[in-house]
Amino acid sequence: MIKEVISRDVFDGRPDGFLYTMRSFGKKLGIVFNDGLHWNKTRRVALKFLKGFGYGSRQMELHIAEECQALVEKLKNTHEPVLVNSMFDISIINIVWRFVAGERYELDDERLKKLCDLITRCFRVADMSGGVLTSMPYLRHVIPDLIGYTEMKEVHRALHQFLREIIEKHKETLDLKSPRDVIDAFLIEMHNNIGSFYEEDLQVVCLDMLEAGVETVNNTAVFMLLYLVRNEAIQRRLQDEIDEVVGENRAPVLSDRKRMLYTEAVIMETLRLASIAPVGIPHMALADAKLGDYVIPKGTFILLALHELHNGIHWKDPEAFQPERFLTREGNLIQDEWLMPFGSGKRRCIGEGLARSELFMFLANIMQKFNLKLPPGHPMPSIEPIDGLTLSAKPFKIIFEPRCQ
Ligand code: HEM
Repeated sequence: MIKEVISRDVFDGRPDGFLYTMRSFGKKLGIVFNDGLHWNKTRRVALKFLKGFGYGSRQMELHIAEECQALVEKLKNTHEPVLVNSMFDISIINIVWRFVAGERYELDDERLKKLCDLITRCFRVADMSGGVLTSMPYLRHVIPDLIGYTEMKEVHRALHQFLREIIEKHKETLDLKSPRDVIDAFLIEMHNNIGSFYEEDLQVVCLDMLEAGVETVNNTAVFMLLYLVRNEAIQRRLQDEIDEVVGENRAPVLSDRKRMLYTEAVIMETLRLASIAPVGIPHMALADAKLGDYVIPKGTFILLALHELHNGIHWKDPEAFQPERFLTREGNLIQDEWLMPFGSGKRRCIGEGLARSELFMFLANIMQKFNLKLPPGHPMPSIEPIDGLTLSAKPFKIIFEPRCQ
């Protein structure tokens, strides 16, 4: 049924409840929570511009590699246990933001850190069903703090302020003949083709890239560290593969992936077990439609049970972290159709390629240089997630012990 929902146009809508539209000026704008012709056009044009600036190409790999190097350097110079839960946030923003806004921030940039904390908070106070704010939006006038309204409003006020400043800076220095990034490209499109997009559209596309692109990859990467710190044998096997394919004298590159199938299997197993988008992003029926034996009335929200799909009856010992389940006896990768962490069909995640590349490069670079250890006396961190728009790991610390190769 999940496959049927994501492959039929009639289920390609997105809900327009209060929670989903309060981040976009009360309207359906941008990519994630938009639908119909406007969604189609925004998604298509945003992807065209992203690709125009190197998204999905060698340029993207260079940005990822640069961020990995900065992260590894930072870890080398850190001699205490590291609280890892938002460890990748700024590196991930930097990678996306090179395309969108042409900017890079230092890994200890205070404003960016605050912004990332805001995004994390906003992902914790709500869930994808839309919560009370969508079913009873009037309660925001009665108990705004209790139902997360105050927090959501504050977070989005700060995020929009940040984006407005960036867009204003772009407008001041715009050269219509030579766009520098996606924001420039949208501004030029708006100038040449009046009415095609408005500044609100651009602001929500930028917000989509920040919100959909950062928490998702960060939380998955953090779960990956969590599973590895709990399992030294898997760390050793990863390091054996890295040592054999990459060695110690150069950094891993994306083209190593095809010879590092155990590393790929660790990433797939992380995506399965963590399932950080437990119900995907809600779809909505655009007309009355039949689904199996059910009649789904127009306007019904549909949540995809991805966590259940990834952790249910199909899998042997689903609660165990076993990368081997994705490898044949000969060591080749098994593509299992029950694993679809990025969705599929017309609404599939636009960041899948980027996310998979980031996860590979973070993992390979970190494991090439460090052993992951728990600080003495610290209990084994729990794999039990914190609920929210995406699932995240409970706070835990790791010692990144430099490897003697
Ligand atoms: C591990 C990381 C990620 C996971 C697990 C993930 C998962 C998903 C899922 C399940 C969907 C919904 C598919 C559907 O509605 O059927 C989605 C949509 C989306 N994702 Fe991701 N995502 C990740 C990373 C990213 C990144 C890095 C970006 C951007 C740079 C991104 C941008 C988007 C956007 C814009 C959509 C909305 C697409 C649409 O509605 O047309 N995601 N993602």
